[in-house]
Amino acid sequence: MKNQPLYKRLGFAWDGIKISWQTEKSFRFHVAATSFVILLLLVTRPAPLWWAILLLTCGLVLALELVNTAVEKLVDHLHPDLHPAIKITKDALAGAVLIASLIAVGVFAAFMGSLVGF
Ligand SMILES: Nc1ncnc2c1ncn2[C@@H]1O[C@H](COP(=O)(O)OP(=O)(O)OP(=O)(O)O)[C@@H](O)[C@H]1O
Repeated sequence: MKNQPLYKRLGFAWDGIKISWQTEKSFRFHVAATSFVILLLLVTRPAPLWWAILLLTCGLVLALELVNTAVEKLVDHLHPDLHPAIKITKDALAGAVLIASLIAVGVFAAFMGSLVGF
């Protein structure tokens, strides 16, 4: 399965995004939030730096959601029973998504502030 053509690797990546969308409510929420931010960027047309910062922060949240899905699926498959190490793994992943989300909310608040001249 190594060194597949680019179009196949893109298909695998798309499959990963699709499975997260289908199984993770939190991922769907963050996709909706990102879509809203992109819409707002298109409407308000701010300086390019705002596009970069907002897209980077939203992208970070979505990427961490995908990592979260990947590790959760793997550990649940390898060890379906309860285990303290799995608790730490899942809680740490949830913490990573939470930190990235809080940063995204902070950046969004700063952007809204800049729109009203704050
Ligand atoms: N196998 C396990 N062993 C120990 N604790 C677990 C295990 N599975 C889940 N937990 C605990 O329950 C919490 C919720 O687990 P769950 O698998 O529902 O993930 P989640 O955080 O709801 O993820 P998501 O909402 O992203 O699907 C985890 O954060 C962890 O504290």
